[in-house]
Amino acid sequence: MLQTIILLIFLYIFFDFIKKNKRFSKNDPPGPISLPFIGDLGRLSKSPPHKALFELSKTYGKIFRIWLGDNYTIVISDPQLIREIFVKNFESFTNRLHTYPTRFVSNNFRNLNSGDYEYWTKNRQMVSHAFTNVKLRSFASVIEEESLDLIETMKEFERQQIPFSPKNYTKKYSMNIILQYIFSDKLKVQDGETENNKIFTLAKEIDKLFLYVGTFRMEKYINVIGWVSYMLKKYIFTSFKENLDKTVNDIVDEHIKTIDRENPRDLLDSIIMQCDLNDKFEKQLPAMIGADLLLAGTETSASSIEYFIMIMANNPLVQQKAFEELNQVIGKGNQVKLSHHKSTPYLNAVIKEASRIKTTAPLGLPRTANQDIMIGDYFIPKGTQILMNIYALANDECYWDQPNVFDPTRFLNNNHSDRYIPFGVGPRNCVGSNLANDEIYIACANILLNFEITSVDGKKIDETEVLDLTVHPKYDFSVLINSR
Ligand code: HEM
Repeated sequence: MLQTIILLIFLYIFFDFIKKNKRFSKNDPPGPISLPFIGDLGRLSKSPPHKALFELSKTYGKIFRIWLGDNYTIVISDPQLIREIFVKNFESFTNRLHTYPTRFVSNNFRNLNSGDYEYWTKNRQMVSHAFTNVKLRSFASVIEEESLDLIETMKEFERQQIPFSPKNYTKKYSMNIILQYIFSDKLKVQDGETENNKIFTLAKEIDKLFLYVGTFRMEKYINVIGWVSYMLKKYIFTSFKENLDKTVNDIVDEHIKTIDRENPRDLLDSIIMQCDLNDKFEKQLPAMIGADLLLAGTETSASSIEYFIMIMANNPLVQQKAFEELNQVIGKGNQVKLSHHKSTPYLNAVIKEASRIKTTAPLGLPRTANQDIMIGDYFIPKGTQILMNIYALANDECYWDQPNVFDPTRFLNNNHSDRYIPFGVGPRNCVGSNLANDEIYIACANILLNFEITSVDGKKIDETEVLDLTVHPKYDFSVLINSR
C-alpha cells in the first residue's frame, strides 16, 4: 500500500514537472524552469510578488511565462503589449482567473469584480453611469464633509500630543464616502456600539477577505488546497464574510422597503430599479454589487492616503513646497475643495509620484485568455492567467529617469499616461478611478494645509510594503502632527 502511494506521488511529480516545462508552441514567451506542484510560487515568497516579478522580468523580458501552482501565467510589463491585450484584444481577455477564493467571494463568478463576461457586462453597465465625472461633481460636498471629519480627528490627536496612526482613520474616511455614495448612509450603530467600532469591525472583515482573495498563497493557486479551504470557509467557518454580508443585506432590505422609484436616492436604488426582484438570482444583485464596491473602494483609496502621509513625513522639502502652494492658492484656515484641483499642479504631481512609487494595486486584477491567441510574436493558450505588472511599468528605468528617487517634478508637465496606469486600461479598468482620485486629492490636500507631518523619532519611517490585493505598509506606523 505504502509503496503504491509513493509510486503514485513519484509519478505525479514526474508528469507535473513535464507538464509545467513542456512548450505549448515555438512562440511561447521565455521563462524559468518550474517545479512540480508549486510551480514558481517559491520565487515570489522572499519579496512582495510585484517586486519579485519585476526582478524576473529583468532576466526573462517584459513578457515572460511562469506557473503559479496549477496556473500557467504570463506576466507583462511592456506598455504596448499591455494595450494590445487589455484594450485592442479585450474580447479575448474578458474574464478574471477562476480560483476557489474568488469563487467564494463572487457568488460563483457572477458579481462585478470577478464576474464572468455574461454577468459582468450587465453589472458594469448598472454602475458605470454613477461614476462619471458629472455625477461625482454633485457628490463633492460629501467628500469634502468627510475630510473635515478626518481633519478634526487629527486635531484631537494633536491637542492631546499623541502620535497619529493613520491606518484606521484613512479607512474610516474612504469607507464612509463609499457607503454614502452607494447607500446614501453611514453605518447604523446599535446600542453599545460606536460608529468607529462598527467601521473598524467591517474594515477588519474587508482586510480578511483581501488577504484570502489576494495573496499569492497556495490556496489561491493550487486547486486541491483551494478546494479544501473553500469547503471549510463555506460550510464550516460560516462566520467568515458574515459581517460584511449582513451589513450590506440589512442596508439593501431597508432600501427595498423605502424606495421611491420616481426619485432614486443613490446607486443602490438605481441598481434595485434595474433588477427583477422576483428573479431568484437578480434579487441578489444589489447586495452583491454593493459589497463589491465596498470591497474594491475602501482599502485601495485608504492605503493610498496612508502611504501619502508616510511619504510626506519622509520627504519634508516636498511637503513644505506642496504646503506653500496650497497656502498661496487656498490659504491657511480654509478648506480645500475639489474645485481647487486645477490650481494646485505641484500637489497633483506629488500625489501621482506617491502612487507611482507605491503602486496601490501593483498587479491589477488578473484576467484569463478565453481562446488561443497570438499577441505580438507570442502565443498565449486558452486559460492562461495574464498579470499586468503595473508596478514594474511605473518603476522600470527603461521608462523613467532614476525611478527610485521620489521626484514629483517628473509629473509637472507630463502625465506619462502610457506607462503610469494605476487603474489599469481598457473596458474592464477600475470603475471607481474618478471617485478614488477625488477622495485622495481632498484628503491629502486638507491634511497638508492643516498640518506639518514628521516622523516620531526624527528618522525615516520604514517604507517596506506587503501585498494582499493592495499594497500597504508592512509595519503599522505613527506620525507627529503639528498645526500649520
Ligand atoms: C487608489 C485607488 C484605486 C486603485 C489604484 C484601483 C485600481 C484598480 C485596478 C488596477 C483594477 C483592475 C483593472 C483591470 O482589471 O484592468 C481595479 C478594478 C476595480 N476597481 Fe479599483 N482602484 C481604486 C479605487 C477604487 C474605488 C474607490 C472603487 C469603487 C468605488 C473601485 C472599484 C473597482 C471595481 C468595481 C473594479 C472591478 C472592475 C471590473 O471588473 O469591471 N476601485 N481597480
